[in-house]
Amino acid sequence: MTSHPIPAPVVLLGGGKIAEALIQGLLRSGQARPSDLRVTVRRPERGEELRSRHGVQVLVDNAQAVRGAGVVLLAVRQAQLRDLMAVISPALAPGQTVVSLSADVRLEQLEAALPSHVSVFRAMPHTPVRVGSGVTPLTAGTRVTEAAKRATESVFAATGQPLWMSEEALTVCTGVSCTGPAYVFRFVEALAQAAMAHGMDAAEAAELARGTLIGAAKLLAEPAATTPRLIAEIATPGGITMAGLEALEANGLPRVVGEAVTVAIQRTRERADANAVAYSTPK
Ligand SMILES: NC(=O)C1=CN([C@@H]2O[C@H](COP(=O)(O)OP(=O)(O)OC[C@H]3O[C@@H](n4cnc5c(N)ncnc54)[C@H](O)[C@@H]3O)[C@@H](O)[C@H]2O)C=CC1
Ligand SMILES: O=C(O)[C@@H]1CCC=N1
Repeated sequence: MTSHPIPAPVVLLGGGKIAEALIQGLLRSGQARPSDLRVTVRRPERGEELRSRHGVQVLVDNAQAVRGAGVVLLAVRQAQLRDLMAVISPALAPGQTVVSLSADVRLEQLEAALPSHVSVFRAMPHTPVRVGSGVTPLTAGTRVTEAAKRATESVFAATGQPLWMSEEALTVCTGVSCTGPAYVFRFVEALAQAAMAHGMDAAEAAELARGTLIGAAKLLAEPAATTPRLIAEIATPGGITMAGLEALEANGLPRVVGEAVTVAIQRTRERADANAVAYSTPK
C-alpha cells in the first residue's frame, strides 16, 4: 500500500485513551512532529499531562482547534459526540476531512450532523496503534474526496495497517480487532491464573504468561507465518500440547470466543440503533 504524507495538523478532539495511543503512534512513526498534532481536552490537568508527555498542542476550544486542520479525528465518547459536531460544524471549511472513531454512531448520523462540504469517514482503531502495530478498519461516507481518503489513510498507515471496508464489516470489527486486544490480555491473565493454581507465585506466573504471549506474537509476525504451522511446530502428534489443545476444544474455546465477539457486535448495533433514534430527534 502506498503511504501518503500526513496532512498537518492532525487534530484530535477529545484527549482520552485512544487519542493518546494515536498521538504516541504518530510520533513514534517519525511522520508527525509534536507541533503537527493538536488535541483538545475538557480538563486542564489532562491537557497538561498530554502536553508534558508528548509536547503536542493542547486546546480547549474545539471550534478553534479544527481551523486549518489537515485531518480532524473525533475521539470523544458517544454521549459527547453530537454536541461536539454541532460546535465544530460552523468552523469546518469546505474540503476538510472528519474521521469519527466512535464505535457506535453510523455514517448516516455523522453525515447528517456535519456540513455537506466536508468528507466524513469512520475508523475503528485499537490500542496497538500506540506501537505502530494497529490494524485499523476504515469506511468512507457518501461524499468524500480522493484527497480526504488519502489523508485519512495516511494517519492509520503511520500507526500500522489501514483496511478499507464497508460500514457493516467495520461493525463486525468492533467485536473482533477493536475489542480483541482486551480478549487476548484476558487470556494472558487466565494463563497466569492457571499457573498459580499449580503452585506458582503470582509475579512469576504473570511474567511467564506475558512472555509467552509476546514470544508467540513475534513468531506470528514473521513473514509467511501461519497458525497451523506454528501450532504444528509445538504439538507433537499424540503428545502433551495435543492434550492441552484437545481440552481447549472440548471445553468450548471457539464457542466462548465466538460468544464474546457476538455480544460485542450486538452491543455496538444496539447502541448505533439507539443513537440513530436520538439523532433523529431535535435537541
Ligand atoms: N479505547 C479504545 O480502544 C477505542 C475507543 N474508540 C472510540 O473512541 C472514542 C473515545 O474512546 P476512549 O478514548 O476510550 O474514551 P475516553 O473517555 O478515554 O476519552 C474521551 C475523552 O474525550 C474528552 N472529552 C469529552 N468531551 C469533550 C469535549 N467536548 N472537548 C474535548 N474533550 C472532550 C474526555 O474528557 C475524555 O478524555 C469512543 O467513541 C470509542 O468508541 C474506538 C476504538 C478503540
Ligand atoms: O469498549 C468500548 O465501548 C470502546 C469502543 C471499542 C473499544 N472501546
